[in-house]
Amino acid sequence: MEFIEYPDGEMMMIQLANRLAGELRQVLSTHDHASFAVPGGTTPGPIFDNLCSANLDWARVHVMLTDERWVPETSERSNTRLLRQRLLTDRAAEAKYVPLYADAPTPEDKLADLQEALTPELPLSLVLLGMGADMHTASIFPGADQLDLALNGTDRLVAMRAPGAPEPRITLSAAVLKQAMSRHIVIIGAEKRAALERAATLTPEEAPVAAVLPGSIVHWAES
Ligand SMILES: O=C(O)[C@H](O)[C@@H](O)[C@H](O)[C@H](O)COP(=O)(O)O
Repeated sequence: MEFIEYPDGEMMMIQLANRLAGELRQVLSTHDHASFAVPGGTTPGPIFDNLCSANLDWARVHVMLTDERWVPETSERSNTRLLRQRLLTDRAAEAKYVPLYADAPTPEDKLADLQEALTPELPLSLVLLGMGADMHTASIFPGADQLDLALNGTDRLVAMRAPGAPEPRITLSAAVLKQAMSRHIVIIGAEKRAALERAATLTPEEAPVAAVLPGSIVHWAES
């Protein structure tokens, strides 16, 4: 794992967006398309604000989430909503979006269809992940009902329910995240830095982010 510390969050968001754009350009120079997975939650918005205007061939970029909350796009909690507002806009409006949500009561109803649509995108070219203070990443939460499947199974997508998550989730599995050609993790604040350092000493069952730390580049700023 590589750890990069930035003087402040704003600089981190700009530099990380530039780095992601550079990696996408590089993938596009040798492949017909790039598959790019990004997190939802509160941290990545400013990265998306910087990245959406990057000058690259967005029509050949396939964007997806690392995980989605099982709520319709009209909900404030929808990660798709965040992406449409802040990433899939400006030049990046040209990108192809590969959803992890479909209108149905539970993720299990649509799991097979969503998994089929995801398959041609694998292995992912580039993944950006967030992390919670409880050491979850994507929606692979400690104590989740399908933790073992998400960490150790071969399924590409897993439906999850977890004590720390108010609604059902759907998440890329650790197998998919670990296969990605390039992987970045972005975190802000002293609490998350301490959690990450602790995760490095724990098992993935205790600290799911530990499953994807080897080979990842972690980007951190205090605030
Ligand atoms: O849907 C989500 O919540 C995310 O994809 C999730 O994995 C997120 O990256 C972490 O929970 C960190 O969230 P914050 O950035 O809001 O702290």
